[in-house]
Amino acid sequence: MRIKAWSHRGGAPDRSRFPNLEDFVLTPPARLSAAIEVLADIAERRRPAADALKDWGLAHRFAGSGDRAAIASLVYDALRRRASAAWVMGEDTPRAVLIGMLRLQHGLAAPTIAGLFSGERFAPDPLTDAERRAIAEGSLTDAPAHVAGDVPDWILPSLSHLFGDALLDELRALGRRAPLDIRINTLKRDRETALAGLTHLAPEITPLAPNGLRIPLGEDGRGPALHVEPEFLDGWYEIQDEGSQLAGALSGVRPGETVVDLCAGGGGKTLAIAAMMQNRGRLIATDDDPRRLAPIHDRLRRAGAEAEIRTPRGGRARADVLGDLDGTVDRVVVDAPCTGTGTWRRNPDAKWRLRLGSLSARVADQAEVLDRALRLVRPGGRITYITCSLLREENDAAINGILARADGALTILPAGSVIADHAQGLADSVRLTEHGLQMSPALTGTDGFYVATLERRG
Ligand SMILES: C[S@@+](CC[C@H](N)C(=O)[O-])C[C@H]1O[C@@H](n2cnc3c(N)ncnc32)[C@H](O)[C@@H]1O
Repeated sequence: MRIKAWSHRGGAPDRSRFPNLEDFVLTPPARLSAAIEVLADIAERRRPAADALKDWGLAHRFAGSGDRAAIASLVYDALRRRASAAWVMGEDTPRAVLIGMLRLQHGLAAPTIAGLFSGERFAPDPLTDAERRAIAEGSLTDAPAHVAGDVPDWILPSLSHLFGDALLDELRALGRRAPLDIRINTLKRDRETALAGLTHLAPEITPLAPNGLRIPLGEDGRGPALHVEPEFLDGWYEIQDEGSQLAGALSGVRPGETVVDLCAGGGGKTLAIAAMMQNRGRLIATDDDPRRLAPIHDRLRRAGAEAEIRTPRGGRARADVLGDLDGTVDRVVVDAPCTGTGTWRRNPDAKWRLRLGSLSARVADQAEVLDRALRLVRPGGRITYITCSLLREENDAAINGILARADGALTILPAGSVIADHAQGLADSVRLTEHGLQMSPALTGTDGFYVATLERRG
């Protein structure tokens, strides 16, 4: 069903005559119809949720930002609970998944859902008898773990290996909405000053990261538009998950060092590292993909942060932009390309698009970047290997690979001592693995970052 009209007296308004557009918000049932339409588009065309939502917005320009945010929240919540909602409803159509999600994730009872699915005007069709029965009686008691935990079945063995008895609690936490965290840029403000200057956002101090603040979200799970806030534009802070902040802190970089950020992307870690270095020393940032590096220049400028950006040029035949640094670098930060399984709270559609083939491709990329880091690091220098993945294949197994290939040139620094030196807040809550540490939504309340530290023998 396409939404063509308004909750306000029928036809579409002439916006210039109605400055108060709040009068024209879609009704909750109309938003549900829109969410079903977007979910169908995602399923039929196998496309990312963000693209489908954007297209819906373009095709329904009358919808205001509040409508679009609410529809996006419904869509993302439905994707978070896709498998369990379908199980409870006994079918996996977009409509069934949305209804099941309203019951499981939003805790709505059958009469409330029936009131929304009234079939009137722009509301979805009324509930069938089978749907009413499923809402009232459907249960996850007999559901297999991958269904109850809303993850693809093939990934379960790797997650079970990591989480053991805590598997279901962890998967449930991975299915909830993520908080909105910012990292205060200590090149401009300390956390206390920033806290006092940002009271209009009602921030709270993050439990673990030393420079983090958490901004409360609205009912629909959306936060304020921080990127237009004057303090943001003035470089006081960056939006960064607490886990990502902690991963940066665990690199333990110090002012005066020579540091390479090998997979800098848009620069999230680069900015954090520049602040840790207090702009003293040499920070070189690069990425295999020049397009990903593009935003870094503006971000550095806004933050008052200094880094040398080396952009690869010349397509496949391009030269190594770091050749002059081989064997000289104090710290190499490898924020490796990965499946992103640790960020499924934020990107719930990514979990249903992940294939075994893309895991294999990321594992190959990880070996490549670790090999490059090994050539860069000086004797006595360190490599900090970071992923936002929960999969052993991309974490401890990648470290086993580089240890073997380095043939005795690298040793592992025990994660416990790295935590004690650089992120004491993590000591009581984080999971230690064979070679590193693993954060997770249930245990540390963060995205699922993995960090391991390697040292080159002198
Ligand atoms: C996890 S993202 C980096 C995120 C970024 N550090 C941040 O904090 O915003 C991983 C990056 O690795 C890059 N990458 C993939 N293969 C690479 C390679 N062989 N060498 C360098 N970078 C690579 C990708 O382009 C991607 O930008």
